[in-house]
Amino acid sequence: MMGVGTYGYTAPATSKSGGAAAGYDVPEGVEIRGRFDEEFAKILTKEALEFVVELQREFRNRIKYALECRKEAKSRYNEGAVPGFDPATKFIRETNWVCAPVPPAVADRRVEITGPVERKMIINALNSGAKVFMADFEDALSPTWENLMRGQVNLKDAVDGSITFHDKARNRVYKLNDKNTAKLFVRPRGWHLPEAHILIDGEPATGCLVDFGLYFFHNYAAFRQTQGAGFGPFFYLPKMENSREAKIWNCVFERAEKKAGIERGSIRATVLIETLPAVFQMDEILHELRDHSVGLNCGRWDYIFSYVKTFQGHPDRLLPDRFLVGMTQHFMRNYSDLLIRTCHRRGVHAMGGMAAQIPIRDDPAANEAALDLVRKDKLREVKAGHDGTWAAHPGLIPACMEVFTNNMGSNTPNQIQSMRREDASSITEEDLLERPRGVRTLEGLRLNTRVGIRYLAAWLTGTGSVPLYNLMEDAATAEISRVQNWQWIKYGVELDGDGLGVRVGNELFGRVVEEEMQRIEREVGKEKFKKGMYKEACKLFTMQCTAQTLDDFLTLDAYNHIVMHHPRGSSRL
Ligand SMILES: CC(=O)SCCNC(=O)CCNC(=O)[C@H](O)C(C)(C)COP(=O)(O)OP(=O)(O)OC[C@H]1O[C@@H](n2cnc3c(N)ncnc32)[C@H](O)[C@@H]1OP(=O)(O)O
Ligand SMILES: O=CC(=O)O
Ligand SMILES: [Mg+2]
Repeated sequence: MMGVGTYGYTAPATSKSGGAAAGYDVPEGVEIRGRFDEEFAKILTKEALEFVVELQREFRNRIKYALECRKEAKSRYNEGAVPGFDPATKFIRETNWVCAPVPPAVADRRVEITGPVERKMIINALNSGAKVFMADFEDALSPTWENLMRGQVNLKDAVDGSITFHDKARNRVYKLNDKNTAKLFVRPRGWHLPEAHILIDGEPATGCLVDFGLYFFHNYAAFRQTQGAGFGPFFYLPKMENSREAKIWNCVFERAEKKAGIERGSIRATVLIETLPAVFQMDEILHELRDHSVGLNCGRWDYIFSYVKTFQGHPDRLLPDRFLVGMTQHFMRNYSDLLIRTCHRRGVHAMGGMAAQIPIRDDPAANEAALDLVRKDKLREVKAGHDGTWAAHPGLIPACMEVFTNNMGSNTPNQIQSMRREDASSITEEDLLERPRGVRTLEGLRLNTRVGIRYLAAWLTGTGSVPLYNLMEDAATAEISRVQNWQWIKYGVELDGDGLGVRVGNELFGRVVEEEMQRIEREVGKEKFKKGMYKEACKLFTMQCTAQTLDDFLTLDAYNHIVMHHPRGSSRL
């Protein structure tokens, strides 16, 4: 058992010697470089940190190897290769096997709301009427020390039911409904992100092991009682590229279950298929996680980002304007269809993705048009066979729920048995790789630039999801803006959609940046512009768009700007 004081091994007597921060009681080899806070100390207990350390020590070499393999695959793609199905794992794709049965608590996932692990939003999301709430340490969160630690505090309070929030300005108190709250899934960061405020044996911890480890340690027992009906906790796993990465997660889960003394297969996870290489590994990923799986999800925004990233060395596969790359493009439709077929064949949920539209409060006609786009997207998903979908905002839940309920057949919590999609077995590698069609415009370049800079400015000040031009923007959507600009500049593409016949290059991009910064200043106002991080964001974004080689992630370089180390021995501010 763990989390209740009887956990595993005894820390060495010198346990304080490893930590620089006097306020946190840390195990040997651990140094906390983030601000001390009494609330955070309830999360960063010695026992919880010991669990994270165990995970880090056991899995760090495998994680490093998996990230090296990503680099090796990237070199191959840069030299002209394209991703495809792996002949070595044909038997996994072609034999009949199924994942462990879906836990009854999450059989019905028609609508899932997502959002950062922010206190008020957690309460609103759990009360929203959605079946599931995915609490996000990833695309929707800027991983500052404060956000991460407060997020852990918030989730602990949410799981034990005590979470409240007092909005002083509106004198409104938020608390959880007595019943019918959404089931909680937690999305840790991707494998690539370090946690620079926690050093283990002198190296930054792996971000996702910190997110997973702390959350699991503090919440597994209460969660299984109150939410999971004997199962759980539940997770979403982002940005994987290969089943070897899923295998690591499976081992992490087994390790956690063993330590906690809970049944193997208690923890369940839905993997986001949101990289191009991963679409060729869906069976393999489910197979690795077959005792811990509860489906796959179409992470459409990162998937588009990954298409550009994977084909960064392929000038014959450039993207059209961002808004033209939707789910009806051939490669996107086939990705969603194959995901449905794969999941249903293996007995688990095939989750749809996020429509970017959000409610538009001050314009009823525009609001109705946005809702209509969401409804159409959800209708396409449910008819294709998805078992549920994502909503970015509580205001979208009734519309999404109605579409799924009306089109899924009555008395059935999902379509796992009824929508086998055998027709999708004929989907080929070419179908999954087909270049998206459409034109490129100067307005497309401008919009990417404006959105990229505005998003990054928010991220640098601690906000990871923002409404911009009536759409939800997060790290995944911002990545599309960045890599698309990079691609267009790198290959000097012709803007063929507005009759200008101009080619994109550094000079044109420089002018666009200057003009869009002026526009941003007008839009947000001089004062906010001056106080905000727009200039820093502009510098970072411009550097990344014009770099000779494409950075793997926007947030890796940007992360250096939000790390706030607290000096050795003086962790109390
Ligand atoms: C590509 C991907 O990975 S998608 C998944 C990751 N992205 C996300 O999760 C984005 C989630 N959505 C959001 O963060 C927000 O909806 C935004 C930033 C897009 C818009 O936020 P806002 O402009 O603040 O929304 P708005 O002002 O309309 O909010 C109205 C109310 O709804 C709440 N709300 C809005 N979105 C959410 C949400 N996702 N979860 C819970 N509550 C929410 C607000 O807290 C607010 O509550 P209040 O009335 O009690 O004060
Ligand atoms: O995480 C979801 C995505 O679309 O990216
Ligand atoms: Mg994503």
